[in-house]
Amino acid sequence: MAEAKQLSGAGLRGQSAGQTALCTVGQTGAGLTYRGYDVKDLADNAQFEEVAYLLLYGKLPTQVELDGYKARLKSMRDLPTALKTVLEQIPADAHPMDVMRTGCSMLGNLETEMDFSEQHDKIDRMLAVFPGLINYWYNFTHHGKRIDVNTEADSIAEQFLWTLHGEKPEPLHVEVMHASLILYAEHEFNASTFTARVCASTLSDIHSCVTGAIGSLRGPLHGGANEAAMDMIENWTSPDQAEDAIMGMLARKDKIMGFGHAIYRDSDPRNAIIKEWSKKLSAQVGDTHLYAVSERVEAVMWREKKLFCNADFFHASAYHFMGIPTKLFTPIFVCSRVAGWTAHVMEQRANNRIIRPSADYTGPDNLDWLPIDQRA
Ligand SMILES: CC(=O)SCCNC(=O)CCNC(=O)[C@H](O)C(C)(C)COP(=O)(O)OP(=O)(O)OC[C@H]1O[C@@H](n2cnc3c(N)ncnc32)[C@H](O)[C@@H]1OP(=O)(O)O
Ligand SMILES: O=C([O-])CC(=O)C(=O)O
Repeated sequence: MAEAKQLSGAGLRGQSAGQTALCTVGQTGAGLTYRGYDVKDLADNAQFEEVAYLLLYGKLPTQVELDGYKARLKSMRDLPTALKTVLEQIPADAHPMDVMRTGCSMLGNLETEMDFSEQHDKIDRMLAVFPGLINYWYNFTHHGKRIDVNTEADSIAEQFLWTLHGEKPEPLHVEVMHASLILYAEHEFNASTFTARVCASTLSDIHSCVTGAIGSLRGPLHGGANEAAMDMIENWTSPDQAEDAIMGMLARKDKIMGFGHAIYRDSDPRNAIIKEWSKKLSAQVGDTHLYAVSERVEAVMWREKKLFCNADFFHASAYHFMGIPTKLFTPIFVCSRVAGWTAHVMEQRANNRIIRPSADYTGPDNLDWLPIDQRA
């Protein structure tokens, strides 16, 4: 059994910042569990809604509960007119994560959480509405189309692809999306979830917690890495070309996006799962080089640096093979992680103390006051 990574130093690494019953990350060096279930079992067998239910309601649903939950989410998909109006004002060259952030915040203005007893309703609404929200903006600004988000899609996975492409997606793609959403759903005290918990600890509302978390996820050191990985690998048309380029980047000490992890030591358990899906999709679309390029980058990074792919790296090619524009990669992460974020918000609220650490002061002391006309 692999050992857990030795953690210390800056970035609060290795320090416990609270308790959670939702998730373990890297306890045996590589494992990931949601409420005690191995993520591989969940990704291989479950639909995303089952996992969201597990995180948010504390147990796996029965068939009746799952059917009811999916029907409830389906009934909550519509976009308020005022939200559509706001989305239509956001320019086409805006970053879609900024659109998600504004969309979530606007929803909070229109459907404010007045009391914590409303938290489940507000959370389910965000889960239901986010795929249509981003794809409404995308289709309006990129194709001049006002899409109807009230599709016949059976799931959030299907809803994302349907509202993006304007037609019922093929079953393989829906299956991949379920797995992808499950893999991204929850990850203990990562930066965006911690952001949500800090916000929750002030007893703020749920939309503020999620809006802040979206901002944290946007960065390339966190969720934005899937887009950054795609921007990188699409430059290369052969594995040899990729290897040369990676060697050059490593020599220049560039960060290679989609590699490394703050907690895992030897591997990220999500990688093998999404990599397998990427391979299947590569064969399905008749890809000539992108999967091979990705595999070579993985091999070179391990050979040269003992750095492994995190969840983001093979998500890049997998999403690309499904015809998803690169700039929508990180918003898909939002559509999934909103389950984890909000489960953490509820957990924080249930046993709250305001999160307020201390700092080691490194500035000057005992300075004398200088009137403004004497300052240099
Ligand atoms: C879903 C997710 O959010 S997963 C993370 C997505 N982010 C990325 O893929 C961005 C690229 N990766 C990284 O920047 C980092 O690996 C992080 C942010 C994920 C983790 O950061 P840390 O915990 O500080 O990494 P760690 O302590 O393991 O780094 C050890 C060394 O490896 C280097 N390293 C880590 N990742 C990379 C990388 N992707 N490329 C090149 N070098 C790297 C670090 O610079 C560090 O070198 P140093 O000791 O000379 O400074
Ligand atoms: O845990 C982390 O630091 C980042 C990560 O992989 C995630 O949030 O999925």
